[in-house]
Amino acid sequence: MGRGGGSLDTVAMRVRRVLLTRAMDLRIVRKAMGMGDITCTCRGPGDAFIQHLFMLAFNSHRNGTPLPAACLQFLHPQALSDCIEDLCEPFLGEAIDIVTGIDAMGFILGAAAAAYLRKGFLAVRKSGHLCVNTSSEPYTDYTGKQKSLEVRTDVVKKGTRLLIVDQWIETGGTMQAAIRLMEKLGGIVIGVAAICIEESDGGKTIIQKYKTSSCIPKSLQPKFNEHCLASFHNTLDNTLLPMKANV
Ligand SMILES: O=P(O)(O)OC[C@H]1O[C@H](OP(=O)(O)OP(=O)(O)O)[C@H](O)[C@@H]1O
Ligand SMILES: Nc1ncnc2[nH]cnc12
Repeated sequence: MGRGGGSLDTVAMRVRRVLLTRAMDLRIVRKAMGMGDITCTCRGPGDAFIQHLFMLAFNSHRNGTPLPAACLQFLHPQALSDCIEDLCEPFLGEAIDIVTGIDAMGFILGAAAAAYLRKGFLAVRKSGHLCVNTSSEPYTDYTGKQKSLEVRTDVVKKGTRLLIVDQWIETGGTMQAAIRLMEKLGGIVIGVAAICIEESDGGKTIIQKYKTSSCIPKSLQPKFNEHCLASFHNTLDNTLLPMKANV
């Protein structure tokens, strides 16, 4: 990849170098990513993560369809903690025994959410990794491939109250499999949290049946549902977000 190219590794390394050596300022991060300057003018309650959405990086590993990845937010200490705040805040008053995260990106958010809520963390893995007794659940996700999730059988008991965390819900196949797995073991799903819950049939079913949290403001949800994400940073204006982009 040449200079100024879009390799995620290259961008992430640039951002990381900047973050480590200079003040933690969003304008600096955006410049380091070659995305111009940005000024955050205000921030409302429950909107912690909005100011970091521009850091969703696009990669084209799905036949050219942009798939946003939250890796850059995870590199930024304020973005990560704002993300976790948005995901956990709605559940602060709920009695939760364990936070569960789905392999692989859900491990990062799930473990951070567990620490935020001062709970333990249970990993739900893609099949084939655990060397203890497991229960498994087949599913199909946005790739159309048949997959299977797996969890150890000795943690979730009848009545265990769970918050399930993943990075993203697109068709809902993965999250619905995790829910089935937990409920099969007797668990009670108190809530479902993901950076984005697309309003697909599966996503809507989850939203209707369970208490959910996400980081996407209502006004931007249609863009995420329609995967109009390549143009996403052009939408960062005063009509949609409490910030002004000088790009
Ligand atoms: O709603 P669905 O259509 O089921 O898709 C959502 C799942 O896909 C993504 O993970 P992916 O399997 O790509 O892997 P990763 O977490 O390892 O990046 C995402 O983080 C969810 O787990
Ligand atoms: N990280 C992600 N971003 C967008 N769509 C997805 N579908 C599954 N994972 C996704």
